[in-house]
Amino acid sequence: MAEYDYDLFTIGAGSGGVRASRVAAAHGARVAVAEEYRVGGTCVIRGCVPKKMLVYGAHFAEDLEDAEHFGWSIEGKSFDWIKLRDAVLKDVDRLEGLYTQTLGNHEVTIFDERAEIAGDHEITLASGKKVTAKYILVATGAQPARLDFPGAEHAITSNEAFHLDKVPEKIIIAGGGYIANEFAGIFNEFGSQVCIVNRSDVLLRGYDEALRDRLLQISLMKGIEFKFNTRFESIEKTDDGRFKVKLTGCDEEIVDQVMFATGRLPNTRGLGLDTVGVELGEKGEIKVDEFSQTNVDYIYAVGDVTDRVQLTPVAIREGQAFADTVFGDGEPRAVDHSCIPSAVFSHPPIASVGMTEGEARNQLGSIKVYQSDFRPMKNVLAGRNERSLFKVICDAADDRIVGIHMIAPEAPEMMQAAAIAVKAGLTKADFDATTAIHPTMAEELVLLR
Ligand SMILES: Cc1cc2nc3c(=O)[nH]c(=O)nc-3n(C[C@H](O)[C@H](O)[C@H](O)COP(=O)(O)OP(=O)(O)OC[C@H]3O[C@@H](n4cnc5c(N)ncnc54)[C@H](O)[C@@H]3O)c2cc1C
Ligand SMILES: NC(=O)c1ccc[n+]([C@@H]2O[C@H](COP(=O)([O-])OP(=O)(O)OC[C@H]3O[C@@H](n4cnc5c(N)ncnc54)[C@H](O)[C@@H]3O)[C@@H](O)[C@H]2O)c1
Repeated sequence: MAEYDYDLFTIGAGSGGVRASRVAAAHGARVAVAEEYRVGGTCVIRGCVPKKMLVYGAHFAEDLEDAEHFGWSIEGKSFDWIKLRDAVLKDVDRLEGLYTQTLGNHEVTIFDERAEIAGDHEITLASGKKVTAKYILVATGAQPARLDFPGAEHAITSNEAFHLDKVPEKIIIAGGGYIANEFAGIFNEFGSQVCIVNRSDVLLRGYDEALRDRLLQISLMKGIEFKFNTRFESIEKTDDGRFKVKLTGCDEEIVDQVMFATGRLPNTRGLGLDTVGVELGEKGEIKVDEFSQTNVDYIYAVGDVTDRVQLTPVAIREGQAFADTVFGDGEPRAVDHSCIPSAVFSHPPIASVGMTEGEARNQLGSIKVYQSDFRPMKNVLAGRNERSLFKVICDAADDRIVGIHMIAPEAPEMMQAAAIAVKAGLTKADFDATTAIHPTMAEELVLLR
């Protein structure tokens, strides 16, 4: 008889948990995973994937306008939100099925219910069933942070945004980060009057200032409104089902929706972590070492619940490294969290890797900044006054490229390839030695002088 029911019990079947579970099983471990909502987790069910589909759907608003400048007449164009919403939700169902199938193919046992740690090596499921495991992986992700003020319960979060019955005529989005800027773009393209309300005057903290400023200018041009340095006082429901919003120092607004996009908090509450003494940080995140191991030697944690970098590819890498370390060839594997490329799927999108100009100046002292500020060819013919901006930051000491930042149509697609060069430590001379592909936007990267 085995000492434990399972070699590994994973709590949470999201990006990190699914990867860890199936890789551990492929290494020969007996694995079970519990999921309280839907297999696939945030990214697949109510994050990256359905969000990107809405971004595609939204962008047609501009494409259809631009098409007329390229000779196309499109009579009677109209947009059907319910049709798009349901198509997206249907594809999410399909993906959930694929993730479930992958786990099944690897003989991972799935419990479709909440799990909590009950004691040493012991897990209790919502049904009351108790199981034991040699190792426990906490991969419970994070949830939207909600602000606290009178009437805050009327606000939705990104979780609900995918299920709306209609596009709001007027929406206030709280926050100035990823989700606020992405959903402002989506709703604006669908015809909503969008207002971003931020407690400071900084959007997308951590991104290069010139790009953030460019996105703000373009967003304003597209009709997105911004209210900076203000806070919510209250939200009241009106008789006609709309919302009266009071903000400090601003006139009252009547809107159809208020959406919080004010960060995501690690899902550690009520997990029983205190019963076994797992150490948490200030935001409730699980503290782990470079191998994702907690202070309790048989408990590991990966992904958003550790609040290292809240991105899907990072959660996946952490899950993979954990499974290889604990169930693989005995070689410990740590995830390199440096130089992670990222993108904001705003309209237009931003993509970035490495140091911003400010960070490079502070850390390296002497740097060279190359910049290309151009109007993409397609925008010129379309009469769209939207300029793109590329920045390449070099260490003046050795010519190494330490950062690339872009705001441009398809910037995330271009960045994935450019990030390889930055990660590999290539120099400006290496870029210069590469022949351009003409005519493209990406050629700007090798033509900077
Ligand atoms: C709107 C939105 C857009 C995003 N867009 C992007 C993007 O474009 N690119 C990108 O890289 N990242 C994006 N992200 C972030 C990305 O979704 C997360 O970083 C990623 O999903 C984290 O994976 P995870 O495995 O840590 O957690 P999750 O994927 O959140 O999985 C955790 C799972 O655990 C389950 N769970 C929690 N507690 C329990 C319990 N006690 N018992 C059983 N199950 C439990 C949850 O139901 C959930 O399914 C986005 C996030 C949001 C919200
Ligand atoms: N394209 C992508 O990769 C992508 C897209 C969406 C989300 N994500 C991930 O999900 C995470 C969560 O997204 P997000 O946009 O909610 O977070 P965020 O950290 O990007 O932005 C949060 C915003 O809310 C504001 N805020 C925080 N606390 C507040 C408070 N108490 N009162 C008022 N404002 C407050 C912040 O100033 C900030 O502007 C991101 O950090 C990111 O890691 C990634």
